Amino acid sequence: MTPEGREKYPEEEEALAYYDDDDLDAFADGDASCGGGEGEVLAFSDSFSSEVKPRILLMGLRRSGKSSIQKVVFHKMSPNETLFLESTNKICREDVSNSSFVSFQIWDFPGQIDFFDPTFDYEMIFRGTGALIFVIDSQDDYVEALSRLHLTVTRAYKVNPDINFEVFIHKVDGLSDDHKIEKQRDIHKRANDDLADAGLERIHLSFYLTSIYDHSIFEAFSKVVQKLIPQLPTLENLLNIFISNSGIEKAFLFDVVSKIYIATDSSPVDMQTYEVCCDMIDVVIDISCIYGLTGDAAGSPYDKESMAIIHLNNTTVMYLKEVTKFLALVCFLREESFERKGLIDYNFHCFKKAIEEVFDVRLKVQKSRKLLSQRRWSKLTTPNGTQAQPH
Ligand SMILES: Nc1nc2c(ncn2[C@@H]2O[C@H](COP(=O)(O)OP(=O)(O)OP(=O)(O)O)[C@@H](O)[C@H]2O)c(=O)[nH]1
Repeated sequence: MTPEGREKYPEEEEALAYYDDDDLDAFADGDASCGGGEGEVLAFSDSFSSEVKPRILLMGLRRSGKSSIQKVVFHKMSPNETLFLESTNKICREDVSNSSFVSFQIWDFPGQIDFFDPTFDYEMIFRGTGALIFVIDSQDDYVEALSRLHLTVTRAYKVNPDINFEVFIHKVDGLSDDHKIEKQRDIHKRANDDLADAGLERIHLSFYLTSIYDHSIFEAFSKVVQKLIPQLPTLENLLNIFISNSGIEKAFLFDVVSKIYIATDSSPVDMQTYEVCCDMIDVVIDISCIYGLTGDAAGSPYDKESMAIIHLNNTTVMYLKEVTKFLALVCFLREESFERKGLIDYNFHCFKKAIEEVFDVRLKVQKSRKLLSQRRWSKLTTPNGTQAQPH
């Protein structure tokens, strides 16, 4: 596994098999790709529209923090290092394939997109988009950002009404709690008023207060990604059944590499609990790197044997166990419930089996979708191998 965990999966390789070489280069080993010249970059080949992975777009004004978010969440960059990031002047695409559940492309856009530029094929881009994250710098005057948000959302909605519109009110680390709430209320009101004035109240915007200097950015990304997992209700049900049978108070299913939680039970999530879970994953991976690796190059700090139990000093126990190659279950429970560890282990075994089945079904669905889109794509290809213009 690479440090970012973007190992190429067999199904991913298959999924890429029908792209032309240039497109393949863009995705090779999950490398981020920022295309060549401006015109070239903005005029994409429409072959991307046949991609089966959902696309997440990161948009917003210059210096709002888009690239920093991507680097901190998916590249483990430390927040302070983002001070040295250069401005993005081309669209950067990255394939994130940590697991079958966390599998999407992120497109980081330069600050100023000109929707009237004929080389910017925004229809093609929005058509294959699952989520559009619009980043607003809360430490700056946000009047311009709000009008940009309105323009972007209305354009995108016209092309694809199924996009999830997610607004990150970003860089809130510099604000007091009262100030944060006040900003969120004001931005929420103005953005929705603009939509109402345009007769577009049906467009739903979700708002998140985020910062790369704490876990809020991971939590917000978790929620964005969860909405793109069609099996989410099943995963949540399985977690509910598991915790109620085992006397567990809270459980998260984590993507270990990104520390995005892809599902949790139906009880509310509080930020502190989420942060402690992230810390526990870090501790497990760090200790495993120091003491757990066999010296064999193929060894991974996270494998089938990975598990940890931490007794906190408030009679709470934390329990982490490997579910799949990239997923971990992290739970909170009382000391007295932990005395029935045998029962918890047995229930965990059943839970893990069920997750594997959901995973298999997801793979099958992805494969058949891919076959379908391959067929659709080959229909668009003329007999001499050139591509017909998609309608
Ligand atoms: N205080 C604070 N600063 C942040 C945060 N996120 C990003 N920044 C800073 O904001 C500045 C701009 O970040 P970038 O990630 O380059 O912004 P961008 O939106 O990608 O900028 P363009 O590429 O020009 O569109 C950098 O100096 C970051 O360190 C945050 O959560 N809090």
